[in-house]
Amino acid sequence: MPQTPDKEIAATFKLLLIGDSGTGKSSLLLRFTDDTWLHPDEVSATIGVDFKVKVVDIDDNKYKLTIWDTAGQERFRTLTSSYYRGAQGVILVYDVSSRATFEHLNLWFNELDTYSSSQEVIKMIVGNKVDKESSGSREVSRKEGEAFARKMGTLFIEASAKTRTGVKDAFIEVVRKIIETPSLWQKQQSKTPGTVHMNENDEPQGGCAC
Ligand SMILES: Nc1nc2c(ncn2[C@@H]2O[C@H](COP(=O)(O)OP(=O)(O)OP(=O)(O)O)[C@@H](O)[C@H]2O)c(=O)[nH]1
Repeated sequence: MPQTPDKEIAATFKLLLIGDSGTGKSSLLLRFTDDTWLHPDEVSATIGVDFKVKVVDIDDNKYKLTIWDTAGQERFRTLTSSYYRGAQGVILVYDVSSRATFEHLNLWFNELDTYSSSQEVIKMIVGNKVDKESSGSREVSRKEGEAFARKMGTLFIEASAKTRTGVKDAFIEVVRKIIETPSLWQKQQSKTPGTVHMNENDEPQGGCAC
């Protein structure tokens, strides 16, 4: 696919995926960027951090997203503060079929409070693997997820990387909220009108920054 020239990009945003290991962060990212679903045998734990770049169209403007996918496993987490630096949006993922991953969201919020550079950063809680409801594996109800998100003052959606449910909506809703909060990103405007460059990590394609 031809690359979008930077002059057509209205702004560039950094998004971050955090949450327990195995909740489906990498799977959500792959579904959103490539509309791909890997067989569970092909999936491996993230080591350090991966990222992908995607350009999205919202209200006739193009926005470039660099989406960082962090390791859920403590032993694979390094340079944590650098993941958070400059992020305008953070997606906190739990697995609706695992109550423990929902309860651990408090720990992820603590980490976010510790490392995030902005109080205004847009937060979205995603209850992933909602497809598992049909096999009776749900452990966290939608109501509980919604109530927790309300308490924390964040956006909320249930999703399934496997079936696509809610995946695009989750990312696009975060980006819309960032767009509605210009103080989060307008100071990063470059000298060239119509473009925004990130302060750091202005990576062209995606890859591993472990
Ligand atoms: N049924 C179902 N399984 C999923 C879904 N999303 C991910 N999985 C499975 O859950 C497992 C973990 O998925 P990952 O995407 O590697 O999870 P992760 O959060 O990135 O894990 P870490 O990299 O260790 O932090 C894999 O076996 C996936 O196939 C989903 O929506 N539905």
